[in-house]
Amino acid sequence: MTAPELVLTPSEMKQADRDAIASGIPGIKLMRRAGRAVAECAEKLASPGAAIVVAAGPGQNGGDGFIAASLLAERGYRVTLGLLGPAERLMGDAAEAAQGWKGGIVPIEDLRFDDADLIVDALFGTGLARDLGGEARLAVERMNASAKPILAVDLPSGIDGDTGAVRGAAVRADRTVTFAARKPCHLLMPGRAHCGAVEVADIGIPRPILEARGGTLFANAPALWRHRLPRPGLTSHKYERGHTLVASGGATRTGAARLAARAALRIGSGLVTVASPPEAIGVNAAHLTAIMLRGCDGPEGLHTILQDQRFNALVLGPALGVHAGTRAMVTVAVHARRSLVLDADALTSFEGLASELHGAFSHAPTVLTPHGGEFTRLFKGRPDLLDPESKIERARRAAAYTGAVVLLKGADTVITAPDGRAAINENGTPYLATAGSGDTLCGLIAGLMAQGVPAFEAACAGVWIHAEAGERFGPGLIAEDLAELVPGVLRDLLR
Ligand SMILES: NC(=O)C1=CN([C@@H]2O[C@H](COP(=O)(O)OP(=O)(O)OC[C@H]3O[C@@H](n4cnc5c(N)ncnc54)[C@H](O)[C@@H]3O)[C@@H](O)[C@H]2O)[C@@H](O)CC1
Ligand SMILES: Nc1ncnc2c1ncn2[C@@H]1O[C@H](COP(=O)(O)OP(=O)(O)O)[C@@H](O)[C@H]1O
Ligand SMILES: [K+]
Repeated sequence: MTAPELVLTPSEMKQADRDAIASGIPGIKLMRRAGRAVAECAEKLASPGAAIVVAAGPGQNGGDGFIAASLLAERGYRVTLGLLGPAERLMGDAAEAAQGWKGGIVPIEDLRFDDADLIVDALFGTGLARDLGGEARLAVERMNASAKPILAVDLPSGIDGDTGAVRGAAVRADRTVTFAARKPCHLLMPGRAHCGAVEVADIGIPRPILEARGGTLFANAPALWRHRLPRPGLTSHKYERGHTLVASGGATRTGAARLAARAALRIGSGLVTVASPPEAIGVNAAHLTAIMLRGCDGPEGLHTILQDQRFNALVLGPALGVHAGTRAMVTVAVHARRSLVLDADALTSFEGLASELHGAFSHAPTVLTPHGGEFTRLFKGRPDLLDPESKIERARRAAAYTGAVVLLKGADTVITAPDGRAAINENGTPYLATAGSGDTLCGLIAGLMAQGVPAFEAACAGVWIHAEAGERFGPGLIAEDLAELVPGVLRDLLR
């Protein structure tokens, strides 16, 4: 089994770096390996003898740049190196790396990028401490304006390693070589878009050290949850595969529930029932075949249906309406202690009532699936949950606060569990931004939970499978297509 990909924050990486040094690997050795990895990548991007311009910063990122510059010059490239700040201010390993550089050092403001065949951006890495200004910012803007290929060392300078935010200005790289593990900025937007293709170079920090310092943040990929995917046994019957219940909106708002229901069925829930308000039974009946239908008159109706213990997973929210009735249905579901996915109107109905959700979901597996707007409405008046700059931190705090898995949607969907685990998704496509796509996602997650997949893994798998289906379809995708693409994605995963 492949191990899940660890993602380390800049401070975790610094600690891992220190642990590695304490375990007997000298810092300069780590830097040499990092610089060599950069040089090897540069060689793939520039033809022999090409002009390579290295922009080095005042810290260790600059040190990596010096090592790469020296190796590339030895290998016959025409290397020019510009430094931000005086060479005398370089410290520690970076100072040692600079001593190995036999070429001249140009002040950064005199460095010309327009003549380069390749630019190596070694200005700032994980040590960026404030917004770019002055010469640093000008250098970044000139690099971008040159339209030459850029190879970023560790991360594109100006990108915040923790949050992926642009701090004043940031390099737009074609390729990024990072070390030991990816950092959040390689997966979170807009950082991810600034990185180009990212390569992770092994610089000899052993995985146990990375696990000890990181170990809670992952890239969302099958390695994280494939082992949890349900495979029906030879003698399985449908009730062993779970029964998902999806609440429908009124007569003119029924499509969302059917999208979720179909997705739950496609991902393997043995049975799926739409719980419909009486006035919408006719519309729902006209559109459902394998999916069953039950009349459900508000919270009392839901309470009655849930007396049947076989309904083991629920979707509440899509097109249910923003009102107290929806809140009451959530309360009924929570008391029934079934696996639960809450989306859309089930979240918005709690606008300004975040305190009602404090610890509310700690008794049964629950997944909340807000997009950014829903998240802001849901936690209005809770700056502790809304203010952190990092999307991961916001989602983590919301999970700890509510006791639910929180799935904060977007191009860089983040999934967090109350125990602190977090995953960042990256296999989506902008074609997923289409009406009803989120409803389908709810159904996938509930369908997995109905089959016994734990909430965090169900959310992570649901997001990945949803995105993969969207990616496979591409242009013209509508929400109805997504569930139909799930079997192909599942077949590949279960192979
Ligand atoms: N952690 C590790 O395992 C390894 C790290 N290495 C490199 O070390 C880097 C981190 O090194 P550092 O911690 O020295 O940090 P950086 O080199 O990223 O930057 C820190 C330096 O930039 C200055 N600075 C920060 N923000 C600035 C701003 N907005 N404007 C002007 N100056 C600013 C700081 O005063 C400091 O001198 C990594 O990104 C990586 O490239 C590698 O050498 C290999 C090993
Ligand atoms: N640019 C994008 N790249 C990747 N995925 C995206 C992008 N925009 C939206 N998505 C995904 O599409 C889905 C949209 O969900 P949502 O906003 O709830 O839509 P709806 O309410 O119409 O169903 C989410 O899973 C979200 O992560
Ligand atoms: K950099």
